[in-house]
Amino acid sequence: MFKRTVLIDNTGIDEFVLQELKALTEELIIYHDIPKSKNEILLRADKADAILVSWNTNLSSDIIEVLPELRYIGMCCSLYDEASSNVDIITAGRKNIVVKGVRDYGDQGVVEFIFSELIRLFLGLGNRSFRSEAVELGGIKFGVVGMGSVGRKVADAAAFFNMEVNYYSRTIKEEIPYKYLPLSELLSQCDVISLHLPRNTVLIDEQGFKEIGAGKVLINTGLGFSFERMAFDEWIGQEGNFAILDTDSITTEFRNEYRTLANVIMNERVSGFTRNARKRLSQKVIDNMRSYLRSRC
Ligand SMILES: NC(=O)C1=CN([C@@H]2O[C@H](COP(=O)(O)OP(=O)(O)OC[C@H]3O[C@@H](n4cnc5c(N)ncnc54)[C@H](OP(=O)(O)O)[C@@H]3O)[C@@H](O)[C@H]2O)C=CC1
Ligand SMILES: O=C(O)C(=O)CO
Repeated sequence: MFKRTVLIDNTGIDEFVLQELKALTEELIIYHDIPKSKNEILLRADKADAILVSWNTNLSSDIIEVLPELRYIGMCCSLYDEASSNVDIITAGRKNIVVKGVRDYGDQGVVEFIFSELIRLFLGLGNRSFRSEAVELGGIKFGVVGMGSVGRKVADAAAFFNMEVNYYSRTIKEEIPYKYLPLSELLSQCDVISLHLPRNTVLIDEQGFKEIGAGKVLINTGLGFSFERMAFDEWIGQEGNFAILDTDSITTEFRNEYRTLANVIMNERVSGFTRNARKRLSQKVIDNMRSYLRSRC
């Protein structure tokens, strides 16, 4: 059993598994907002042996170093690798703190967001239109960059709409029924390019935007941009280009800058963070805690 478990920010999981959580820990402290400073994180985490954290709060090395009781960090978000994590995995490992994350919980909302916006754009149903006349998605070339959990579901949805689906990923995947293209070919050939990469994976630079060219749609729903910001600014300024961006990819500063531009479509909330996703997330977070406690028996 844990001694003090702290839900350090808006993890989104509490109400679904409250009873189960209480059974795993002597004391449970729940916060619902994002701590504004390192000091606030430290105050909240005081004497915790277990911390649950969303993707919004950085548990950096200097924080982990000064929490002597800490032995478990449950990430209430994706954990891909050290480089893309908001928890310093290396410091945690050095201090024998176990870090567990979850996968495949928020994908469906992302798929629904992307296709609701794409359909509106292509059919010209809102205040913007991809072409001067309505066009169907069928036959349009769709490129997925990052064929992981979200990328696969987005690809399948595109195929459902009879789009011509291609993908680029770090590895070619035998089980994927879509055509693999090297990145530069995918960028130049596809009309719609959808980025589904881990946080901090920036693959599209100035040259990449040149390859994309004009009259295209770029989608980013991952954590942070998978493209270089300055190169994007120039590309989106060109006639006929559109971007569809989820909240978890943009900063407030970016939103303010692009608020009035009709060709930048921005979600007002994180698309994958639905009630259904929070339920799936809650179960996975609890399963991770249980498996950690079992392993220590
Ligand atoms: N907006 C939202 O609500 C949500 C957003 N997300 C975000 O979406 C993104 C994708 O999540 P998810 O699909 O679960 O992640 P996965 O880890 O399942 O997939 C990521 C994919 O990216 C590929 N990849 C990683 N690095 C590179 C690289 N350098 N070059 C090419 N391909 C690379 C990997 O390829 P390979 O398999 O070949 O190694 C992998 O297939 C993340 O940023 C995640 O945080 C997730 C859920 C909800
Ligand atoms: O958990 C994740 O990876 C997310 O991107 C949540 O939006």
